[in-house]
Amino acid sequence: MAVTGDSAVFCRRIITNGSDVSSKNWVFRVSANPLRFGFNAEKLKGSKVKIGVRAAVELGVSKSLEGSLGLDVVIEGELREKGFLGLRKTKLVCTIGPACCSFEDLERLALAGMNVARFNMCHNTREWHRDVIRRIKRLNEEKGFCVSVMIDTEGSQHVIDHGAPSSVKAEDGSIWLFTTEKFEGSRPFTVQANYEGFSEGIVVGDELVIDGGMASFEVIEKIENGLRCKCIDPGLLLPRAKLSFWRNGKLVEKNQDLPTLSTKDWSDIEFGISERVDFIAMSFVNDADAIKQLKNYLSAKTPKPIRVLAKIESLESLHKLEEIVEVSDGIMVARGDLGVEIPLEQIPAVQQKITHVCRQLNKPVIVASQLLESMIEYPTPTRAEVADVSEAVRQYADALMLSGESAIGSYGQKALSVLRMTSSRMELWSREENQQNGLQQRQLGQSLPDVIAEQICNCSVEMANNLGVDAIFVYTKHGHMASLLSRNRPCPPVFAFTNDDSTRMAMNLQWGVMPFLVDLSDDMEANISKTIDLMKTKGMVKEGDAVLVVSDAIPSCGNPNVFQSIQVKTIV
Ligand SMILES: Nc1ncnc2c1ncn2[C@@H]1O[C@H](COP(=O)(O)OP(=O)(O)O)[C@@H](O)[C@H]1O
Ligand SMILES: C=C(OP(=O)(O)O)C(=O)O
Ligand SMILES: [K+]
Ligand SMILES: [Mg+2]
Repeated sequence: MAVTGDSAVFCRRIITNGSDVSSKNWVFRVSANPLRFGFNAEKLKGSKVKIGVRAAVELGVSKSLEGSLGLDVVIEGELREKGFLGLRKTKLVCTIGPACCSFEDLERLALAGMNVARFNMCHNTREWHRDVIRRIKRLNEEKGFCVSVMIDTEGSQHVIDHGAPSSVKAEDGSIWLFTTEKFEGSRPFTVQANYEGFSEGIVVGDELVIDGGMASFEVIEKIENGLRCKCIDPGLLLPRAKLSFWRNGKLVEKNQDLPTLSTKDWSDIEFGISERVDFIAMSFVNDADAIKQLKNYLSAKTPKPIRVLAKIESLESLHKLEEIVEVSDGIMVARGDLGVEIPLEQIPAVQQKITHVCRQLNKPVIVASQLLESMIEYPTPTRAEVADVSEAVRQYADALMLSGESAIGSYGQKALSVLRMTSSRMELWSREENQQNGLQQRQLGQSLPDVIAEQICNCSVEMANNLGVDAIFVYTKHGHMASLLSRNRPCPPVFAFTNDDSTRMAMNLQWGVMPFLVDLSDDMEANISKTIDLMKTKGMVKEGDAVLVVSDAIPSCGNPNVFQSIQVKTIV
């Protein structure tokens, strides 16, 4: 039974994994055309059936819907081993690079708790990214992990390069030429800027700062194609360094003329769509329009929702923080480039502000860059790094990210363990200190149903904390109810049941939410008893466990009533 597509996937497993498919007509959705097949399971048992890529993904969902909970194997294992309160709430993102890209490396990261794999499109070839993304998908499919895939756009950046393969030292008082002239190789005391007009608007006396403080220069003369500068703060110039200009202690903003999405970014986005990634993180977002543009494009282009994250890494984006957060599906505090545009000592306060705004506006937030930088080279972190990670967890960031530590470092897996242990420890401490309820929630909803959903979630968390239940169960189509619960940072974990695979993958970035992929019907009571039975059979809940169940379902049978409820159930 060959369907379209060139990738071979075998559906033998769905037939032999114990599910009864004999009486079903399976619908394989290929692009917009549903193809309906009826087949006899007995006849097919053990035979290899070739189907297309898209059909395979749909089939992956169908497979999970039959008698399975579609919960990540690592979370399942932790639940059995450590119980409900032992589940880590803070999510972990790893940048994938040459040091961790084999199937075995990726499996080790998944086992060590990676929730999201990030692909930085600045580096390496598209073929490399394609192969490694497919490895992650295969890992999920074959080994029962649930690792989401994020691509991170290159964006348009102002960079300079001295042309030498490694770093070059700039001595105090030395005179350097920064030029847009193109030449091969390197010339002494000469640095190439990658864009015309880099010196436009710059005046003699301005300060040119490399990589947020690696070295600084004073502009002493404007010349054709560039600037002559004197080093006033000696240091290192790395290949492809970033630069910023300062006047009277203030940044001279020069990013506005660059497009947020370059031609290369658009083709990377096409690539992301075709590889069915879960998240696209957009670099150097300056306002809400860029995010809206991409979201509109994606919703017209692909039926599978892809979540769009805005990276906050420019001064401009800080001025427009709220409008950006409102239209995005999540935020990354990209401290690397942010540190080029604002003084480093301001970063901790800015991080705190961004995480706060994201929580208020109910958007997941990732704290990124240099969390465990020293572990690129050393097998143990500095105490200061552990303190930085702990602070992000204390602020209730949804997720923490590794960059070079996993992409090129020798101790990526160990770095991930440090994130895992540190976040678990800090979460426990926060719980013991009873700091959970610190935040006064701003009302988000405009319509009555939205306000009701929000109130139900706020009250549910308060009840769950007060009653000391073991877990909160929520049934959610797009993940909205789950996010409203997560926003309240409850003590018990939120088990979020959805029948939408893209929702499940998106919930991987949400604090304290454990995503499940299950078959859901319009009968909410049946959904609840079915999932509880299934979890009991699998030993994930047991007699005496107490769960608080939140449901919000709009019956599709023409009944306009919204059925919402909070129930507390003791497993019998
Ligand atoms: N896909 C990749 N292929 C090769 N090297 C990579 C890849 N992704 C990341 N790296 C390396 O890891 C380093 C840290 O990653 P990241 O912080 O994402 O990038 P950047 O340093 O460009 O901001 C990069 O500087 C680069 O050397
Ligand atoms: C995460 C960041 O972006 P990138 O690694 O793509 O520069 C950052 O600047 O901190
Ligand atoms: K990037
Ligand atoms: Mg950046």
